Amino acid sequence: STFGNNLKWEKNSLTYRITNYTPDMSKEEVDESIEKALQVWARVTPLRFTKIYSSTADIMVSFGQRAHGDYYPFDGPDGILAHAFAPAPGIGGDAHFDDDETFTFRSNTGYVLFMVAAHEFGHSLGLSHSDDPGALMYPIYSYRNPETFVLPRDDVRGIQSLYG
Ligand SMILES: O=C1CC=C(NS(=O)(=O)c2ccc(-c3ccccc3)cc2)CC1=O
Ligand SMILES: [Ca+2]
Ligand SMILES: [Zn+2]
Ligand SMILES: [Zn+2]
Repeated sequence: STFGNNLKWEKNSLTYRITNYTPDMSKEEVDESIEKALQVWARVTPLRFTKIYSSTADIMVSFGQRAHGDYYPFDGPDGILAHAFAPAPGIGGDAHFDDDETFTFRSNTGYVLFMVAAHEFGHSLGLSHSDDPGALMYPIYSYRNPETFVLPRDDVRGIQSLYG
């Protein structure tokens, strides 16, 4: 499937760029949520992420509504929250967030951007969904405190099978 077909990046140094922002949170809160979500994966792999502010990054991060430039239009409030593309040139690795959702920084009302982004970046790195309900890559959103979040063992096993 588009959201995870065991492709992987053939390099450990990846770039990312946040191309636009949601009005739900401050710019700083979005920056921090995205950075921390990438660190979740960097901590257990040789992967390193560098933020760039112009031209094309490996992982382009954007917020959009309904039709937003690819063949996977979003669906308004609820339903699909975001999607990301498996490692590949061009749109590969990119993560899109449905701006008809309410994303939050820390509170558990609305979807915590850090959590959704950490899940989506799993796809950006080549992971598919897990059937372990405790896994980050489980297909159902669950709130976990970003301050104390530790990547579950199933996800560590998955990412290290690609980039160990
Ligand atoms: O592979 C897919 C296709 C379907 C998706 N559904 S979603 O946007 O509603 C979604 C569901 C759960 C999450 C999630 C799961 C675990 C932790 C955090 C978020 C993120 C997005 C999103 C997704 O990543
Ligand atoms: Ca939606
Ligand atoms: Zn998209
Ligand atoms: Zn997913």
